[in-house]
Amino acid sequence: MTTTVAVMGAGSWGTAFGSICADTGADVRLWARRPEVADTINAGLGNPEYLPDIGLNEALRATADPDEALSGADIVVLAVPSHALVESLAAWHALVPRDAVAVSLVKGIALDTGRWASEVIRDAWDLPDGRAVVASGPNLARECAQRFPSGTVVAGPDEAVCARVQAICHTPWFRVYTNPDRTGVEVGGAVKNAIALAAGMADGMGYGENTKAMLLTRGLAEMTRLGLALGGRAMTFAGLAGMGDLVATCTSSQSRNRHVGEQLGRGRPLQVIIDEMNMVAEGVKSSPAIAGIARDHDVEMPIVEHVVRVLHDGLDPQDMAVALMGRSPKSEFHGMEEARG
Ligand SMILES: NC(=O)C1=CN([C@@H]2O[C@H](COP(=O)(O)OP(=O)(O)OC[C@H]3O[C@@H](n4cnc5c(N)ncnc54)[C@H](OP(=O)(O)O)[C@@H]3O)[C@@H](O)[C@H]2O)C=CC1
Ligand SMILES: O=C(CO)COP(=O)(O)O
Repeated sequence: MTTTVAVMGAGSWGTAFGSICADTGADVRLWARRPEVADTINAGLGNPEYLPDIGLNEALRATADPDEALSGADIVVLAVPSHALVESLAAWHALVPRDAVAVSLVKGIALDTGRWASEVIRDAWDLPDGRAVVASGPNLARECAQRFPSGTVVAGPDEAVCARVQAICHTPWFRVYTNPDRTGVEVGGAVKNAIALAAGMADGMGYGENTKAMLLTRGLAEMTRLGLALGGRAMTFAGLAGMGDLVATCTSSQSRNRHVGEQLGRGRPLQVIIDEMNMVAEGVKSSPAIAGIARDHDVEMPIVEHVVRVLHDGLDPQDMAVALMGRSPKSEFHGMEEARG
């Protein structure tokens, strides 16, 4: 039987993910906030604003009517930025079929609540815990839409539900793995954005590959410490949603978070950089929330803390580098054994 999938959000990743699901033969309805975006997709012209010059699966249907998108959906995919999640969930609650599975593509924290997206979705829609899953990995939307070989992780506590979601997005060019560690996967997706901001700053200041490698690896240590403290599994951070996404995001010229960091590293003001962009860089808003959660759990995240100070307290990226390098010497896996409890 054909699975009906509603993808709520027609930005770069929602559109690319919807096209991937259509590649598996699923019946996909993509919800776009603006009717003209839906019309352009339905006319076979793709989504030029977010994925210029990319052809989408022609079976992908778009609509600006949330009722039309959600009606009869077996699986509902949330692909709006984290700052819009709470209000969107509330607006769509009455339209969501009772037995639907929800999949979060959101790599951030619902800012209104300071909670992870899967928890917010589960509670807003009164779902059993196992029916709120997340999909996350090194998935630069443009490359996935181009059908370049990529991999992702579908994570949730109910293996059968994860397998259902895997079935609607696993293709010969998009490999989907399952993982029971939803917390770890969600921590990975959010923290890598903050680290990508730092990696971009290093690029913008003209530092080299050693600096990038150190930031990425010490960023992984911060992600792992926080994830373990919140109940995640160590292996998750060595996987696609941890190390994999850190590598993709910290090194790619396509990453919005790395781009913002690079511009900050060149001395440009944050608001000017953001005003020039038509897409979301989740780390700008979620970094303070991540730092807050870390403090609440006594987890040290010096890179994330300094990123927050650059973004929101006017710290100069050059001074961030001096401050991070000037910290007292440590053992490499400091804080990880303790975090595991
Ligand atoms: N892009 C990527 O490569 C990847 C992104 N992600 C994650 O996916 C999530 C979605 O990001 P992405 O697709 O990249 O975002 P984009 O910035 O590309 O697009 C944002 C989308 O959300 C819509 N939107 C913006 N504000 C609101 C609002 N208040 N209410 C409803 N809809 C709104 C936009 O509509 P409009 O066009 O009308 O403004 C647009 O369709 C993020 O959490 C991101 O981190 C995960 C993996 C890869
Ligand atoms: O999550 C992503 C790649 O996996 C996209 O990263 P950016 O949001 O920084 O573009």
